[in-house]
Amino acid sequence: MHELVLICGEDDVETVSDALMELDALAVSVEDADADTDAEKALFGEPGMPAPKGGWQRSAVRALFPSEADATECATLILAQDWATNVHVQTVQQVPEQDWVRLTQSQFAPVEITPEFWIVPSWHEAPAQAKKVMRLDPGLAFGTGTHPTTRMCLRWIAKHADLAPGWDRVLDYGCGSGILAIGAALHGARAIDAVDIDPAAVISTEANASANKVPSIIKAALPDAAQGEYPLVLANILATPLRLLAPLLCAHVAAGGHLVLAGILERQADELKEAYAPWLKLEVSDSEEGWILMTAHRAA
Ligand SMILES: C[S@@+](CC[C@H](N)C(=O)[O-])C[C@H]1O[C@@H](n2cnc3c(N)ncnc32)[C@H](O)[C@@H]1O
Repeated sequence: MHELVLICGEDDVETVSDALMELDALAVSVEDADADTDAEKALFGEPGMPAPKGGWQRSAVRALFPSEADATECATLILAQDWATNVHVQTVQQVPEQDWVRLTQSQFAPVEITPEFWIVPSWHEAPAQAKKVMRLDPGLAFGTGTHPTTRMCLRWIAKHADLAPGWDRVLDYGCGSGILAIGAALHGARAIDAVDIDPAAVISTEANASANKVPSIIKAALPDAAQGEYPLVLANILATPLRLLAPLLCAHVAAGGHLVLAGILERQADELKEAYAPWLKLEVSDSEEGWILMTAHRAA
């Protein structure tokens, strides 16, 4: 295998990446060309949202080719394009054959939610102390347990498992991989509506519910399937959609029920409290890495 590394500005990254794929690169990836130098600039974005800035100042676009001749020919063709005046070749070098599957898998380790409750990829042994284990592999939909917002929701479910006898219906609004729905099912919820605007999330939730042997408890569907009142409503989305969804989500919380919201940054606490105030009193009940969990209880 040979790797061609091209350096370009953020405006050219997409064109360069597309051109490399057109020219039969086996794989293309983009990195910060200034990583670990004084010129490095951080990009911050909320989960599921694009980063505020399109890309790094200087990107290293890496493309894999079967041979050195293929990589060199591709570089020559790209540099000959009229749009490529600011594109430079950094290297064409041999790279060792890798076990790509093993490399990807090694990046996803078991995640501890509480000492007894773990999220474990299918290729890992569950830790000895884990009494409850959710099997979940990275897929197209958000939610592998590695993000603080997901972890806080799961921790809330685990800590409130004594309420599960009352969870005859649970709503997971914005279910992604179905991770919260499965978490609720593993802690004793008896029927869960897991809904998402993304059809890929619905498919992913169905597959993950089956892998965790709870397919009969979880009904995955588009948001219209959320009907009536639920003793537990979970929504890990983002502050802006959560603000807009306030009347809808509050209407789904049964008397005596709980609302659990995540995807909110610390500085967004007040605007969320205000948005929900006509219906429910939100409080901050957990925080991790700048993200907060906000919850409310409707009087019985
Ligand atoms: C941050 S992910 C959370 C996934 C999972 N529940 C978790 O906790 O890891 C947010 C999910 O909400 C979905 N979503 C965003 N806006 C939505 C809306 N207005 N209605 C329903 N789902 C929405 C997205 O498609 C995405 O799957």
